[in-house]
Amino acid sequence: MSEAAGRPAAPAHPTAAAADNPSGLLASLEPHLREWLPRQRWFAGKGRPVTGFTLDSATPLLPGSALLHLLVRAHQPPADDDGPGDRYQLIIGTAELLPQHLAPAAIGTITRGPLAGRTAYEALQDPRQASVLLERLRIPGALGALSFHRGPHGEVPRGLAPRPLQAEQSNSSVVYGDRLIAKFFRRVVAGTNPDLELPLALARAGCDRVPAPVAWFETRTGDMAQTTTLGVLQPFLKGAADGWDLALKHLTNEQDFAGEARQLGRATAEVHTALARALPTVTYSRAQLEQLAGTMIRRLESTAQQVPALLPLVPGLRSAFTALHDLAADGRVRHAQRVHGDLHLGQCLREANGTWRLIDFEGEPSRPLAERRMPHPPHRDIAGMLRSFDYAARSARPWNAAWADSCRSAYCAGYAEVTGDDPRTDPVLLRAYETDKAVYEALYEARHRPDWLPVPLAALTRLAQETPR
Ligand SMILES: Nc1ncnc2c1ncn2[C@@H]1O[C@H](COP(=O)(O)OP(=O)(O)O)[C@@H](O)[C@H]1O
Ligand SMILES: O=P(O)(O)O[C@H]1O[C@H](CO)[C@@H](O[C@H]2O[C@H](CO)[C@@H](O)[C@H](O)[C@H]2O)[C@H](O)[C@H]1O
Repeated sequence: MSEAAGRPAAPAHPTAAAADNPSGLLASLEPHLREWLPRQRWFAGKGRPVTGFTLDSATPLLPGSALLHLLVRAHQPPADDDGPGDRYQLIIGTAELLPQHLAPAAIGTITRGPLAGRTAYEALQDPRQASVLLERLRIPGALGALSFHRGPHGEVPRGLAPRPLQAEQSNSSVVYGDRLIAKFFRRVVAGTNPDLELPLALARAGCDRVPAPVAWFETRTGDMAQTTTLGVLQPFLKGAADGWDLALKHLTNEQDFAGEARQLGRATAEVHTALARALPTVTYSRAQLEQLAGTMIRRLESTAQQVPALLPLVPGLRSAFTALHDLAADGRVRHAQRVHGDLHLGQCLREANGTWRLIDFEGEPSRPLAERRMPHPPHRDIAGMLRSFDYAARSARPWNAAWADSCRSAYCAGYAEVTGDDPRTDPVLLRAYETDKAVYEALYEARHRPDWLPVPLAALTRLAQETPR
């Protein structure tokens, strides 16, 4: 017998042992997760307690390291009584002694199993652990339930210093060396995320208004027969100003923003034109317009049940959608195409040279993926931006209606300069999309930022009083 064969095997890292027994691991984390998960901004099931979890997959991200990738389903009856519960991506580190600077990232101390005594924490907040993820994204290949991919655009240099973004987000992002930014989707739905699909299609079409994905990773576990996107790495636009911050700065200084709004209109139009070239478009039939109106009416009614302040506005708002339904008879041909789906000032970044770029093509995160991937008339995104100028103007004191009006009209004019098609020439369609967006915002704010609810409510009050043309 050789010396090596007789030597006892080195003990596996306790995290690796825990990954060998995933259910035991989840059971030991469960009490902490129940309390921690609902506190996260990206948690989608706000207002309903989490009663338990099911583990879909557990993957150690580095052999022998204390870094685990988990996909878990959170159960929240009664809403998901007959469903599987929302699925979340968690990237968890464990440490015997959590350093002071990571205290806010703590999830809880594990009390049983091979990790007993260690503290579980949110690993994206830990630069050492976030570096492991970059290294994984650098090298394509399979790892447990995960697979890592590289695209044809851009490089992934080694050893870039990670910095987690502290912004209030629907997902979680880490900036690497001010060169790349990785977004980790939190609520994971089966299928390709449009935030990978559309930027890849745009890059292939040669449109540089959107940062091209450099690498991404996916899974195919549990009931997710389809390839499911978990994260995307793209170039970081260093020094770029966020459109929302910039708009607020202009408002505070009583500065006109119409010039920027016009450029934003041009940028949106270029992206729409490229998307229409790169991906299939359809002609919206009369039946589809009627169906769209029906969907918007149902959304209004269900939102009013959840946001009672909307109830008195329902009849007026419904008129925007019945007008859309009746519009179907006007015989005008309307095209539908893939769109951004949740366009607002915060999704627009202005580089130092004045070029506007668009990010975050995920669509409205609470809508089902199949719905988010459906083609729409471009008016949908345009309406999103018009709402955003109104949001900015209403969050400034005093409310600056003239500022919003000049931005809204400059934006549409900029759009028309590129496409030759002014969105204002289809006012019923535009009003319906704007109303639908404001209804979505009312629910979003009620769930996530109740203090902001008056902003969409004020717009809905105005929209409810507008007479359909
Ligand atoms: N390519 C990028 N370059 C610079 N900053 C970016 C880039 N992508 C995202 N960001 C910053 O990260 C924030 C969150 O990104 P976003 O894609 O909107 O995430 P989420 O889906 O979580 O809302 C943005 O508001 C922006 O400030
Ligand atoms: O950027 P996300 O994908 O997380 O989008 C969600 O959050 C947005 C707020 O951060 C929300 O946007 C709403 O508020 C903005 C101001 O903060 C405003 O500019 C937008 O017009 C308004 O819709 C977005 O709706 C939501 O999906």
